[in-house]
Amino acid sequence: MSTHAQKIIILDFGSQTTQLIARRIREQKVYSEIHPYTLPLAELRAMQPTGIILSGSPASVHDEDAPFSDAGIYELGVPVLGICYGAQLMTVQLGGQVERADKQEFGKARLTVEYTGGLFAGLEIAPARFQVWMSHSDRIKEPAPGFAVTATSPDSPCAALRHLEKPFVAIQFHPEVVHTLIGTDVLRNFIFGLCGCRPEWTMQSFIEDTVAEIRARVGDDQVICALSGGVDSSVVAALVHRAIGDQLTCIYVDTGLMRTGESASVLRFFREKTSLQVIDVNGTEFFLSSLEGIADPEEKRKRIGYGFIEIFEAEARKLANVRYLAQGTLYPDVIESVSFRGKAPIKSHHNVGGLPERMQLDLIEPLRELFKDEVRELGLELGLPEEAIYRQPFPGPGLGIRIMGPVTAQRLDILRRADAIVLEEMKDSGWYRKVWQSFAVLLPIQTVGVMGDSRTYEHVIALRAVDSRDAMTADWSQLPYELLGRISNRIINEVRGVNRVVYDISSKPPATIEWE
Ligand SMILES: Nc1ncnc2c1ncn2[C@@H]1O[C@H](COP(=O)(O)OP(=O)(O)OP(=O)(O)O)[C@@H](O)[C@H]1O
Ligand SMILES: O=c1[nH]c(=O)c2[nH+]cn([C@@H]3O[C@H](COP(=O)(O)O)[C@@H](O)[C@H]3O)c2[nH]1
Ligand SMILES: NC(=O)CC[C@H](N)C(=O)O
Ligand SMILES: [Mg+2]
Repeated sequence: MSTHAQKIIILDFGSQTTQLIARRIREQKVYSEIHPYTLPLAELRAMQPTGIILSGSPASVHDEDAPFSDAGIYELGVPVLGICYGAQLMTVQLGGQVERADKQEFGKARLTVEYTGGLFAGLEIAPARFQVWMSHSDRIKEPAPGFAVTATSPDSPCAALRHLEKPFVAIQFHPEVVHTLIGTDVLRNFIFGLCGCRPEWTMQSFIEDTVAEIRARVGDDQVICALSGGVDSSVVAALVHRAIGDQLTCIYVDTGLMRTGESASVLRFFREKTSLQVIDVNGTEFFLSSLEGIADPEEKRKRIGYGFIEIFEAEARKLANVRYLAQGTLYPDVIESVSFRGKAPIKSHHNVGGLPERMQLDLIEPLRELFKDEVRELGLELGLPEEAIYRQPFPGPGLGIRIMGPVTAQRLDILRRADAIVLEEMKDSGWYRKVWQSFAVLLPIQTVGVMGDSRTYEHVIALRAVDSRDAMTADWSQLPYELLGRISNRIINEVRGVNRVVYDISSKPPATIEWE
């Protein structure tokens, strides 16, 4: 379906760093997409990949249910790079042997390169030693027929391999992580050297390709776009509008879980500053009644996700010929929501894992492969104003997943007031744009305090502020004490029902950014 002229397809076997491979490649201006290793061969062929990468995996090729991709990929006439598990898989599929290593390698290792062409072209001086990053307990014992060893490490005699006639290469180390100092060179040698890609993928070409793709797919049908006022959906709306103009209608839902003044300001912005057609739906009662008494985070997420779709489908029926729903789904939304081979998903993002199984509308999700910083770049390229681009992310389930325990109108009111203070102080102090997100969370407990010489027994607000590049990992922000003090002071004084404020100093992992 994709029309990107040249592309590297990454087959994902469940490695934690798969997404980094894609972004390292896109940083080299070559388009790259990740697909599950189960992608049928016919679909892979139809995508006309310029190169294929097999990712790492927590699995071993010797596991009873080891994830194996179709061995037909080696018949496509396309270069293939195996990374870690991918290298072991390629070895086994093509007739070599993999064994459990005596010594595992985790972390830094010295790589001795014995061949200066292929993946190691341009690295000069052979044999040369380089720092790479390893994470494995199996190793390649016997290369598959036709392969030669191109590098070794103290514990991996076959740390890199190349096929002598075909464009197949395999490496035991991870070129996608920053600790592999030659990682970028190795990936560049694969995509430019072996695959013959040209560095032509830019945000401008992404826009052109995506616009053409949407136009071809939609034809004369109508599209609705779920528009929240956030960065992702604003960019999607702008892209789809560029493709099909008036065939697009945007729908903003006030879930009743929005922040103070949010709905009014979002609607004002789109109606006054853009030529998008925006319908607004008040779903407050609908969502609050469906959440009544619900405390389980996944249950809340699912109910909100289904609620959104119910509303979109009802609105679609009121308009004629609507076949598609466009959404601002990004890669991190997808990765957390899907389960890898039976493991429970981390959490169901309302727009992915929280979708009902049977949907009447087909999805248009042009940002599904991208990360937030890439989307921001895209938004600037599309001419969206900075105030829309540099907004902090706000999750679709909104304050619903920042109130621990059941959501009630009274708790929403407390959280809204606290959140407004956080936002105001972050903006006034110039910290709003320095952090990834900053917000208040309402805890389901009460604590004892003393106000005006009287005992109080009231709610606790937790502050959360994190630094992140793509929401996949995050660290708590080192906000100045003075700012924290001011926020705490104002919340306790101004928000009735709160007598204590705490600051969350957990990173992701092991915590997540949102509390539910
Ligand atoms: N209140 C809403 N009304 C309509 N659509 C919504 C609403 N909230 C979320 N969505 C849809 O769900 C998608 C995912 O939400 P998400 O919060 O990840 O993205 P966003 O709101 O567009 O951007 P940001 O991450 O900056 O908040 C949105 O892109 C949008 O399509
Ligand atoms: O639109 C959304 N729908 C959701 O269901 C959802 N859950 C989390 N988030 C946002 O995703 C990023 C990562 O959040 P977590 O570390 O909590 O998983 C953070 O930026 C969160 O705000 C969501 N966004
Ligand atoms: N990081 C990986 O891909 C590891 C592959 C395999 N699980 C091993 O331990 O060798
Ligand atoms: Mg949002």
